[in-house]
Amino acid sequence: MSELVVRIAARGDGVTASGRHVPFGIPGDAVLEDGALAFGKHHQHPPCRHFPECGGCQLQHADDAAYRDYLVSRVETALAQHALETEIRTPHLSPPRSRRRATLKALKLGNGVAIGFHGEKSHRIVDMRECHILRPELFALVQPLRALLGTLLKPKRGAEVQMTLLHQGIDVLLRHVSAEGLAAIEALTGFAMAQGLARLAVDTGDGPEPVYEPLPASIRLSGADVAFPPGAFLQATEDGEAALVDCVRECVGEERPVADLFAGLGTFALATRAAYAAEASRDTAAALKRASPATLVEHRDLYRRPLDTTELGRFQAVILDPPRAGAEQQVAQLAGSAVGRVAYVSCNPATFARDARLLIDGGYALDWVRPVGQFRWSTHVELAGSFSR
Ligand SMILES: C[S@@+](CC[C@H](N)C(=O)[O-])C[C@H]1O[C@@H](n2cnc3c(N)ncnc32)[C@H](O)[C@@H]1O
Repeated sequence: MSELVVRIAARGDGVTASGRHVPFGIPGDAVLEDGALAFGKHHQHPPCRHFPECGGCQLQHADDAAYRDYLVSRVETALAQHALETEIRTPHLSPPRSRRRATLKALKLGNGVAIGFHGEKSHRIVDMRECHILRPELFALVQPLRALLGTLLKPKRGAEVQMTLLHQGIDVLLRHVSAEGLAAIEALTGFAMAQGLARLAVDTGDGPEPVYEPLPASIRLSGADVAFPPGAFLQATEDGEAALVDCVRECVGEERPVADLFAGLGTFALATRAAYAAEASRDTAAALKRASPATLVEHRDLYRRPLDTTELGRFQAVILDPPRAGAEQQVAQLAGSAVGRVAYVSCNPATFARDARLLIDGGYALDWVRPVGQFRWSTHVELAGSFSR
């Protein structure tokens, strides 16, 4: 008797109705008696030669319909753990080759430099010869980076390469690379000029130091030019950012004034003309302040010092976009506030569901959630949720 795969588990395995985990199983695939998989109509040929060794993608064998269903089920499962249900909208899916930021690992070996993502469940670097998720401009830098790091790294030494596509071009931040000595500086600036980079910065442990930046590096957010500090946060794809902004705008509606918490460079503050924004990174908060003089921007750690109910009382709507740990302390204050709308953007369905439970216990309704697949083919799920009272 064969068994059908009915869902994909959080970590990417297929799961049958009897609960059996099947590596690389996609709903519709059949597990035959000898354990082999008979592919169903949603099982696609993985486009990249590095799949499944590369840890950048776990689900290239799922077609778009199966991948969308997976994103929905991740959100449903997380909500169900807190006895919550809501309308889950059709997920937004970023197209292939749209990722505009990535952090790659590099290692100098006997025969050259390996650069790529870590392997799936391993620390081995998968030397990237093609990539179906990175923007072509970022991938085009991989081979020149091999040559540069070949001259800068000592044998068996590793480095990290953070690349972000900005308004002026690519911003590269190299970690664990020494910029000591004339030869190293010349190699770095020569590379940056030859590649037409927006900026090249090096971090040897004391924070990023730009070694090349012909014009101030910036990003355009909702039409505003915002200075981009080296290593700052940016939504992973441009279309993903637009989808999240649409969700936030819909949730907030005409309600004003708005507060944007965990504001970063102001992706949502600028889109909603927020009256107030809070952000823990000093450089990031300063950049937003310069770009949006009408917004009161506070450099503030919201884990240690969340806005209390009195402070929240000044706003009709609040936007939250915390790191993976969620925003439990801030949400506990919101639950006791009179704020009418809460737009919650999350990169972790589990902490989102935990925080949603607190808001609902405080009298909010969770009106809808939209998953956003910015990290196409990965098990990483982003979402926007709309709460009202
Ligand atoms: C997921 S990013 C979102 C940024 C922004 N909303 C955007 O979409 O570009 C989370 C932001 O929260 C900031 N952050 C992290 N911990 C924080 C804390 N304890 N208090 C305030 N902000 C924090 C980070 O620096 C980062 O800018």
